[in-house]
Amino acid sequence: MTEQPDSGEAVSAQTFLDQPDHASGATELARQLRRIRGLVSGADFEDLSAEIELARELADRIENAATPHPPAQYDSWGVPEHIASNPVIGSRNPAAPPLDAVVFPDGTVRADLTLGVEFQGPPGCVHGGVVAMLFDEMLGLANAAAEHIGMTVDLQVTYSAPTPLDTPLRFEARQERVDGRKLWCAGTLHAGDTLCASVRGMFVTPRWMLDGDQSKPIEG
Ligand SMILES: CCCCCCCCCC(=O)SCCNC(=O)CCNC(=O)[C@H](O)C(C)(C)COP(=O)(O)OP(=O)(O)OC[C@H]1O[C@@H](n2cnc3c(N)ncnc32)[C@H](O)[C@@H]1OP(=O)(O)O
Repeated sequence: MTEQPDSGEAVSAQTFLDQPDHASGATELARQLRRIRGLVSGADFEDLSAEIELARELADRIENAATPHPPAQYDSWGVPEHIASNPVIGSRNPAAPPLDAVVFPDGTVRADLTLGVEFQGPPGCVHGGVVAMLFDEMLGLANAAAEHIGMTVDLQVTYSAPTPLDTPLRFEARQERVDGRKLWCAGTLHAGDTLCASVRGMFVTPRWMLDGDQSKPIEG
């Protein structure tokens, strides 16, 4: 449970997606790979030849142990194996920050996170494309919270101030309007009191989803 400090009153929030650690250890493996990701992209080293050998052996071992799950086999939104691979929220995707969202009773979805050097665009700042990607996911989660999901057809990001690395960030999003299959959402990104970026997005529930697929589980 999380408190919503900006509201002036304590409002409890629920964790949006429950992603328990995978029994295989894949979630913990992703955590360790994220540590490596940040270190390799943001540090200098004298000689990594021994570590390269170790990494190559690790990659070979994982490849041998893996039963691949080709993209064509994913056909449901929001089921655990679908969420796990997501590049923004996927607990088993080492490329994901990962963004961990909560939802408030009014439908606002919020995520607090800090992005490291592996997300750098301008020196010391978060890459604008990363901001857009996180916004897209936040708006998608706001749609899921409103139990009316769709695919992005338009995403307009306004960058108002540089988004700093290694600084607590707050993303907020909510669904604002629905007209049939068309959904509109908005969101903001703050670093402390500074508005770094805002977003407006339009989503469309695909025709094929109305044929029953939307009933497939979206956790939250
Ligand atoms: C818990 C897990 C949460 C996961 C969250 C995931 C968030 C991530 C979201 C994404 O990244 S989605 C990936 C990026 N988006 C896409 O790949 C979408 C590509 N577009 C499509 O596949 C189709 O356009 C789409 C399936 C969305 C809609 O096709 P349809 O054939 O079902 O709808 P149609 O083309 O008839 O359009 C429906 C209405 O939307 C309108 N529309 C469509 N695209 C528009 C657009 N770009 N701008 C404005 N209006 C648009 C269209 O004019 C029409 O309006 P009317 O009903 O009034 O005639």
